[in-house]
Amino acid sequence: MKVTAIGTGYVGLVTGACLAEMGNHVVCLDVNAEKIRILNDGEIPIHEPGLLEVVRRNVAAGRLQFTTDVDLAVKHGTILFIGVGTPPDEDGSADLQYVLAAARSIGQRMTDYKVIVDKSTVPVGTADKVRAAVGEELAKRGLSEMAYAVVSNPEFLKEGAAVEDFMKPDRIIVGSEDEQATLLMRALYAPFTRNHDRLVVMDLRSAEFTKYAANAMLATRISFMNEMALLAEKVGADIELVRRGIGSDPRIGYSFLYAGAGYGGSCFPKDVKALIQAAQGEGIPLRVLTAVEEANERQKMLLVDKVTARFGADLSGRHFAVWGLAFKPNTDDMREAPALVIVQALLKRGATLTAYDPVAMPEARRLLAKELASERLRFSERADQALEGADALLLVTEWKEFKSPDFDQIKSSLKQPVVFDGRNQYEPALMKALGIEHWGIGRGRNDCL
Ligand SMILES: NC(=O)C1=CN([C@@H]2O[C@H](COP(=O)(O)OP(=O)(O)OC[C@H]3O[C@@H](n4cnc5c(N)ncnc54)[C@H](O)[C@@H]3O)[C@@H](O)[C@H]2O)C=CC1
Ligand SMILES: O=C(O)[C@H]1O[C@H](OP(=O)(O)OP(=O)(O)OC[C@H]2O[C@@H](n3ccc(=O)[nH]c3=O)[C@H](O)[C@@H]2O)[C@H](O)[C@@H](O)[C@@H]1O
Repeated sequence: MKVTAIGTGYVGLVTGACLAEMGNHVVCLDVNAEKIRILNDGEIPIHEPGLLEVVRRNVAAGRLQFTTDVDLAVKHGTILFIGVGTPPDEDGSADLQYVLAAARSIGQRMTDYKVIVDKSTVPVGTADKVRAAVGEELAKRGLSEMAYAVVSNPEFLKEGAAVEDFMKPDRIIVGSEDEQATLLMRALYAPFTRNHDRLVVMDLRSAEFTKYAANAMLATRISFMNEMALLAEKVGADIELVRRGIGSDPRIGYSFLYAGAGYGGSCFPKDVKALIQAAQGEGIPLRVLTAVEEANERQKMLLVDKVTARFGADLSGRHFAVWGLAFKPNTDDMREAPALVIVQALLKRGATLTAYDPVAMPEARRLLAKELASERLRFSERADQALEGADALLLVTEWKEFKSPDFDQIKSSLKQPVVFDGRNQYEPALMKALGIEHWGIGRGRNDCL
């Protein structure tokens, strides 16, 4: 099939590349000429495991191309995916300007039947707005009778596992009220659902809602566990054991129950806010979700609170090593990363820092330029070098290379062996046996503030 992906971010690029992998002919369009230049140079603008290989293979096979040429892109696809950003507006609601601009650019150019697919995360009712925007542009061209369908097909991939998630989806949601479009979407996704029947077709509004409800539920699990971890510290329970204890109940399950330094990323914070805001507009205050957000804001400061509980409120003269900056492992994405809050809060309290992240440092350099210029924050090219002369180590992102570090080296490099383990990577009993003072999240009374 002929497919166009509008937007070459995490979602658009992965969608385009993975659809090409199944034999479709795909054109990826972006307004950002620099991204298209990088892609046409045979590289990818983001860090995403396995993506570069898929992109190169399909470009070489002539099934995948990248362009800034809107005419070419709109003409090419029968199915056009809109995968542009939907960042939060000032009040937290989703800003639809990029989605609607993409819709208009389609309406300004299309000359035959198109299936226009909202893949971006968009509030309920957006499909109607997209349909209206396309219709208005067609009307301006005297083409009001031209047929087209608008479909909602929210994306559930996780950064760091995007290719795998796209290729082996748990489910595919298709919101469609147009028979021909539904047929085309089923055919497009057939290679991805061959071994199961998890393509769920529903009305447009339910599909749009499903995406927000899914992210809201996942964020709720995390904040719930983070609050349980706070309590576990007070009552002397270990949240890791509790996690295993409750996860074995199939009604609860093991996923997304890890207490930590708070959730970040481009989606949970933004989508939770947008859902609260949308509900507010309908006169339905979402009390649970409001608390989820508050709990997360508090959680991002927890490691800092533990550091000040240990070293005092004034951290002048103290130096710390920070391992991990990305909002989660296997990505260079720093959007809403808890590390940003932690780094800034420690610097504000007078500390100096040396930070290390396996892939996110270029992005962190951009976002923390002011802090770097102050020379109180430095980056280290290696994890072990970051430890030299620090008063303690803070683990913020659980990259694999931090899972089994050389604890002897940690002990000898730090001024005193103190580890603030923001992702519960190390067993308290082992740390004790090694003579390392370990501050985890909810691992019993030792973690109390
Ligand atoms: N990042 C993720 O893991 C996931 C994101 N989503 C949703 O997907 C959407 C996109 O997210 P990301 O890929 O992370 O965004 P992103 O910010 O990485 O990429 C968006 C791209 O769209 C381009 N763009 C903007 N307007 C355009 C236009 N009119 N024509 C062509 N290109 C245009 C931008 O230049 C940018 O390259 C958002 O709504 C997000 O909530 C959904 C699931 C997962
Ligand atoms: O809508 C989106 O953009 C995506 O948002 C999340 O994916 P992502 O943000 O890439 O990453 P997650 O793995 O969900 O992690 C989000 C945050 O939650 C934190 N987290 C996750 C799991 C957990 O048990 N505990 C926890 O603190 C992570 O450290 C990270 O900061 C969802 O998992 C995807 O299904 C969804 O498509």
